[in-house]
Amino acid sequence: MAQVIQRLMLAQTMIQTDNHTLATAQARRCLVIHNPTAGRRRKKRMLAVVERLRELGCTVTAMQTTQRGDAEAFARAASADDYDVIVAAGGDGTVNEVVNGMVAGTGGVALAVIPLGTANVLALEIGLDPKDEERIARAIAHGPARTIHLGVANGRHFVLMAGAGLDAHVVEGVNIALKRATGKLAYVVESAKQAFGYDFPEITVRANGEIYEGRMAVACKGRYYGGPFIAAPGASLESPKLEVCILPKTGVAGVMRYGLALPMNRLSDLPEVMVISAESMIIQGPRGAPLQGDGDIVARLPAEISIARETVQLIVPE
Ligand SMILES: Nc1ncnc2c1ncn2[C@@H]1O[C@H](COP(=O)(O)OP(=O)(O)OP(=O)(O)O)[C@@H](O)[C@H]1O
Repeated sequence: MAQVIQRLMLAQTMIQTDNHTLATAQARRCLVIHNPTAGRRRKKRMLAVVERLRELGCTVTAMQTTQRGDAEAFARAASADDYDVIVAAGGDGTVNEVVNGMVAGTGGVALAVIPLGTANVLALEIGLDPKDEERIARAIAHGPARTIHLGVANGRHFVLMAGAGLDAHVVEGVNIALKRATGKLAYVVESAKQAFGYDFPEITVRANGEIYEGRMAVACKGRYYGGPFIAAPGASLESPKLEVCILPKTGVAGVMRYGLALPMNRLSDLPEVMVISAESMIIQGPRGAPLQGDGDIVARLPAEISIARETVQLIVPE
């Protein structure tokens, strides 16, 4: 860890003093792990960023996934002897895989992102516009590193959030073809479908010696949820705490209420919504019900969720 910070700081100093020296001598060695199925197949954007990284003096090795699990395996095998930065080129699910590979690997490598997904919540958290190729490349090449804390749910790490209840069922049920064709609209369609068929079983959160009851619970590491929508205003990637949103309402009325409050950034202001801060918790509900982490199903209930021992160095824009 100290080694990676030192190396990144050195690169940082070099750029402030002498751009040319950084481009030739202190350029970051990047492993780009690309999920070609993420988002609406934005390969052009990925290639443009890679080209710019090379112009900025970085060495770039690109690997493409062919199936779920590849990104994790590639990241696990990446050593600090060969790379300074692993760049997750995909959506938040790809970032999640890369991070799980990094924490299982030898360490000493930082994380960066080329956001190509549907929601790109991590990019939003660090103020990176997915369309701004120049800024993405500059961040990867020269950006500072921040230490971020991860969550872990039943042994699986997550960067942004882990949720149980309707949202996990929506993630599990969303039509992938529709998601590729329409992006976020597919989640709206699936939420509407689920609102009529889902029976909203009770979800309990045991944390800080208390038991909280609701119908949906989301343990947030980041502030944003599903897009540029703030669900947990007090959450921070850099904080070793989880902010847990517990939503009690059921049925179509509840889904509409929360579905309207979220884009207005008013979710946590609703009187019945509880937001608690915790380092660890147990989320219970129907045994085997899905738990989504960073937008993919990562575990089943009951879920033990806590702040992970491991941290990650995340490259952010200057
Ligand atoms: N080559 C591949 N073929 C099929 N699935 C893949 C491949 N590579 C990665 N995956 C899986 O694709 C899933 C979705 O990826 P990702 O989340 O990055 O994109 P997205 O769903 O379009 O974006 P977002 O999370 O922003 O909605 C992840 O679960 C990942 O494990």
